[in-house]
Amino acid sequence: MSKPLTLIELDSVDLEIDGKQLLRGVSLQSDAQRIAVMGRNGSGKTTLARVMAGLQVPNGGAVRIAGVDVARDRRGALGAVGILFQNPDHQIIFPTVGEELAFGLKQMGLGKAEVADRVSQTLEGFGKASWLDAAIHQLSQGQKQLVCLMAILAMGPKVIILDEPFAGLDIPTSMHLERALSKLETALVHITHDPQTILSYDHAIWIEAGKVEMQGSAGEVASAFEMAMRKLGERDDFADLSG
Ligand SMILES: Nc1ncnc2c1ncn2[C@@H]1O[C@H](COP(=O)(O)OP(=O)(O)OP(=O)(O)O)[C@@H](O)[C@H]1O
Repeated sequence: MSKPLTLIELDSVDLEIDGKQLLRGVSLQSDAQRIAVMGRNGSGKTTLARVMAGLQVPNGGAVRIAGVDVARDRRGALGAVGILFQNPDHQIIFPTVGEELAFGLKQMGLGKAEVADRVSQTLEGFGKASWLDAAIHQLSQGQKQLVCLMAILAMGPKVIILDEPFAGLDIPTSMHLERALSKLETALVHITHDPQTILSYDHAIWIEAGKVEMQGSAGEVASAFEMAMRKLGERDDFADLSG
């Protein structure tokens, strides 16, 4: 019998850009449904997220999401992993909601009819069928973030990476988005500075200067991270800023 696929597999991932070592030997093997990635500013969280999504090819090591080598198999990666960034304006490229949702599906090589079906099913799933021809520039930031999430979900990924998507949203909008995400059966990898938001997660990883400082249960990692950050914060010194 063949071995079941591990959902997220990072094996000694190294990344160097312009002589700067951004990731060093990062490994993670997990089937967890909710994974947190914590770390201070400039520690390499977004870089790691981009590598996991296949947007950045590592110099060493391997990344497989649901068995797909995301750096080499770009079409396969679209159906395996999606990434939601902090600013939806950096993600959206089309003028209407329908076109934005259709784009990734076309990239996956789906035919016209299937693209149209998946777009309408996704919109209906969120009670937003009326948004099909809506102009994206007229939507609020929270609504744009929902468009980005729907565009990812339409592709049916096994893993969604959240790179601080709540940072620009007000409290009610964050709560709406959080509710939408909490209902998903898709595995989530959530990058956050806030240890309190991830206490119920299955696994956490703490990145420091591009390396794994600690990983394990969310409660243990969150409290060690918070304690270390408070210690650093109590120092009246900007000289030690990472990055
Ligand atoms: N394309 C790039 N070329 C060179 N350096 C980069 C590149 N992308 C990121 N860096 C550097 O890599 C380091 C890690 O950046 P990254 O954005 O991954 O950190 P982060 O943990 O997500 O930070 P923050 O919490 O502030 O968003 C920083 O020093 C950054 O300047």
